[in-house]
Amino acid sequence: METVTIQKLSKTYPGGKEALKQLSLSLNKGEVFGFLGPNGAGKTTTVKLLTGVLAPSGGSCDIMGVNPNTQPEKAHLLSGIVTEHAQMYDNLTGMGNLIFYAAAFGLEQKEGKQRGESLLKELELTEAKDRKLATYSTGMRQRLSLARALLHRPKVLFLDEPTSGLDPESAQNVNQMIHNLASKEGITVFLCTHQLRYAQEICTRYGLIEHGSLLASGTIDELRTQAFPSKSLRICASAVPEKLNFVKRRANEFETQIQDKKEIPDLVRKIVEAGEDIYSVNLIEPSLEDIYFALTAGRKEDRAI
Ligand SMILES: Nc1ncnc2c1ncn2[C@@H]1O[C@H](COP(=O)(O)OP(=O)(O)OP(=O)(O)O)[C@@H](O)[C@H]1O
Repeated sequence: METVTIQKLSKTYPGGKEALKQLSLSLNKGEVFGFLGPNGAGKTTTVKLLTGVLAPSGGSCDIMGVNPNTQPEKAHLLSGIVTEHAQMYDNLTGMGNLIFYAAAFGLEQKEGKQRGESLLKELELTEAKDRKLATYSTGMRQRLSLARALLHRPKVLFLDEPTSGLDPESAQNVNQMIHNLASKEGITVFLCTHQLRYAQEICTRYGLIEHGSLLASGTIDELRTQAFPSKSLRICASAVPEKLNFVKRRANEFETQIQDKKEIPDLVRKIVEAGEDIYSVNLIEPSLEDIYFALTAGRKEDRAI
């Protein structure tokens, strides 16, 4: 089921900057969609259009059939948002902030308090709940902001660099929570990030954006095939017959390029039949970071032609 639909969405800011050029995308229920791109690519602009903060210059978008531009209140009830610099009330406690925002979302006081307590626990903020926000670290603020975004049980969660101020342990904790929200509760997550390693841990699909246009989208395997049509196979063995065209990397380590993993058994058989011993066989999978740089570099070469 589609929860977010974007069709030929464009945004030109006053002054003429074309931040988004005919972007088309759709997200399904329970997906964690990683929206990746360099600074200024148009990620935040997309989130602002999807949350009704900005009006599009062309095209359209909707959250479960609701247009955030024409029905912002309805769209806000369906979505939660965490931005890099979340603004909340420094003079209120963590819990006080959540109670305030719960009321703003229309939750009754008792329900808001209960929901706040349980989110604070999940985000490991219970001990700090009665402290004023002014005393919170960046990471604690970021986690409280996530709790605020989840108060009204949104169907779609927009996260703009949610782990940017977090130490590795807190980032892991937030990532685990995002993963659970999507896989167990069916929330659709639209995650804008530069942190490709974290993205690879939790995203189920990706979109790569540059200069306001979508370069590529798909699962990591689809993007891998697009960026690297052949794969590197590394075999550690006593030796490899010359006719198999492996390149020797170091003592007992040989590498070749294959198109498909189905080629592996035949290669292994031929090495064994030649009387050699095999110690290990590894298909080298490029990481999301490798894929990202390969696709963005490919794009730069296209432009240079
Ligand atoms: N209010 C504005 N007026 C004019 N230009 C803007 C405005 N907001 C953003 N831009 C420009 O639009 C482009 C896209 O910006 P956007 O903030 O969407 O990028 P981003 O991908 O989120 O970048 P980052 O990763 O740095 O947050 C940039 O060139 C930016 O300078």
